[in-house]
Amino acid sequence: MLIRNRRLRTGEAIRSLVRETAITPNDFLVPLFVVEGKNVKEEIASMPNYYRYSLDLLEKEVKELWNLGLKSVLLFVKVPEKLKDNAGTEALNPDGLMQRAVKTVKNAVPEMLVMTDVALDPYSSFGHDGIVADGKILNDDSAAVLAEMSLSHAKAGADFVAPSDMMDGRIFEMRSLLEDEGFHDTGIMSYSAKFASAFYGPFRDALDSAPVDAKDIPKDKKTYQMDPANRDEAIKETLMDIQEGADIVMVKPGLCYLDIVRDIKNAVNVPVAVYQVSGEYAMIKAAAERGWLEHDAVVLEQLTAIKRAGATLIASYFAKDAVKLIY
Ligand SMILES: NCC(=O)CCC(=O)O
Ligand SMILES: [Mg+2]
Repeated sequence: MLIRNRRLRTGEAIRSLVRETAITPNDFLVPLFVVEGKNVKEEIASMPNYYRYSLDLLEKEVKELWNLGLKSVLLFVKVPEKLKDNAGTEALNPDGLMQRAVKTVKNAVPEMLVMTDVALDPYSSFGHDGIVADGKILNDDSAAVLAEMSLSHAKAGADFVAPSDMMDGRIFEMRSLLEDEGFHDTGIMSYSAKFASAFYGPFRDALDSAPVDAKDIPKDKKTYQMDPANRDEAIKETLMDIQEGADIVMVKPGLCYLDIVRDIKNAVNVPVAVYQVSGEYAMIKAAAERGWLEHDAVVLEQLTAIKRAGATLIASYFAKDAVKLIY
């Protein structure tokens, strides 16, 4: 035998020397959940060790992230029930929770990159990402509100807006409005290939944003999010968003869609984000709690696999755990 592959695996020094993929703090975008109130740090029931923060504690949290080398956050807000409607009215409030959260982060750590979630579901009395009428989600009317929402976030100081809604043409609407209003440097990270996944359950608990069960309200998001069975369509969606002005594209969820991540990585020349979603987080936490999986090893293995598949950056609830494990 002349070729012995195991020579490159004989010890940690040689293994690390020839390792093809490394995860670093630069890879992460940290999702943060924000609530109204003071001194609130609420654990999310289906996401052990993950919290919703009021603005005062958000400030503390982002300082801690920065000190760990985590330089980018993605903000989500839990909107009080009484402010929800079918038009996204509160989403455009210049003094709304998201707009204040952006300012809070920028005040606490000015260099922190702030991305904001753009979709109506946290603001929707029906739990949908767009406006509902006659049992349907209105595409163009929703895209118009989402563009206004992006502008509002940009005015509050967001560096990037991150539309997670999957309406057609919304990147064009957003980019056009941002350009018209002079926000040339506000970036767009598009959730370009977002699948109608069953792995979002814990997130909907976190924000209380699941579709409501009522007459004439679509019970799921399958008319706008993608069919998990489709690969070619993911490429089409992604290429269209790039043409419409997306700076960063995204595949979501992560683990079940790594084949799509690799295809997209090979097809595009913009950064590819991957969202390791709440259900992926919850599965690891639950199995580790029972002693069925080794938490830290599984976390690092999954994150490494996501990066190996082609992710330029990873939105992950494990970001803090991961950077502590790497160093
Ligand atoms: N726009 C964000 C989601 O839809 C869900 C994310 C998650 O499940 O972590
Ligand atoms: Mg699309």
